[in-house]
Amino acid sequence: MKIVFYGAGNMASAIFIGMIENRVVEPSDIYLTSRSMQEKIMFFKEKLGVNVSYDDQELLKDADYVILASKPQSFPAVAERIRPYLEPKTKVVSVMAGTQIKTIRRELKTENPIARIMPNTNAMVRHSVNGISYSENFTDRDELIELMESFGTTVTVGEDEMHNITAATGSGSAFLYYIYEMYAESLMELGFDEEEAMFLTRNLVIGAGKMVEDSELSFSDLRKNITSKHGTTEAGLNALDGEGLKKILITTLNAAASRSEELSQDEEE
Ligand SMILES: NC(=O)C1=CN([C@@H]2O[C@H](COP(=O)(O)OP(=O)(O)OC[C@H]3O[C@@H](n4cnc5c(N)ncnc54)[C@H](OP(=O)(O)O)[C@@H]3O)[C@@H](O)[C@H]2O)C=CC1
Ligand SMILES: O=C(O)[C@@H]1CCC=N1
Repeated sequence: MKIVFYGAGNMASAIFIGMIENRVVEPSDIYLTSRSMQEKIMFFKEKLGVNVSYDDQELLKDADYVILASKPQSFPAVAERIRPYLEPKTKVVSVMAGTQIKTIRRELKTENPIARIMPNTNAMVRHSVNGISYSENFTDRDELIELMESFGTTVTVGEDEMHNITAATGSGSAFLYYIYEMYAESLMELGFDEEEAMFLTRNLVIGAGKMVEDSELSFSDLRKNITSKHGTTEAGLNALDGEGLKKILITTLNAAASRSEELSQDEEE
């Protein structure tokens, strides 16, 4: 198997590290290139034993998959590198938020099968939720799903649903991290020093995550188990509701999904 990543940043590295650690590919199956950060990808070569090259012809020769893992704004430059050497057998897989299959097809001037995936950086710990949608001619889907399930779970969606998946799970863990960050800062307002606030929040989050993983209970039941009638939790939850937490989250998710739609506006439409 030959899998070539154009882009070796946060998302790409979470994917290839996830794949390698879960032994669905050998390090020698992975080929990396970037724009200019040679030091960074040489680190992966030394640490993981993957291949690194800036020679597009060599990279794309006999490739099974090419993974488009740059920012959407860098895609025209990436497409220029790939276009001359893309072979008919190579399946194209994009992780770019917003960029449509038809845009990828046009920029690469190719009829090759194309899939879009929307993973998240939890791929590194095998817990990515991967949205996936395919071009009609992407018929050999099982192999790609197997590769992706090495670093998470996969949900097949229509391409128009990608905006919501991008908001919900692509960006989703950043929203949760931000809440943890604000929680720690609020503990400091309460009087804990920074070290204590980080320690308490970190362990709270790890413990809550393990409860979610191990318990059969719903979020709501887990919460109710902590909430005594007229107790401290109830007082806190009432305050949280009063501030409109759900409304804040809906606004957050809508903003992310709308940005994905904006990114998908094809210049040629
Ligand atoms: N981060 C996340 O949680 C998620 C990101 N995504 C998507 O993944 C994509 C990448 O995001 P992220 O990893 O965070 O971004 P990063 O900035 O961390 O990585 C971008 C990578 O693209 C490379 N690149 C840029 N231009 C070129 C080029 N012309 N040829 C080859 N490589 C190039 C960069 O190289 P260099 O370092 O040399 O500039 C870098 O390795 C985005 O499209 C994003 O929408 C999707 C889901 C989640
Ligand atoms: O912020 C972004 O645009 C990308 C897509 C989902 C997560 N990160």
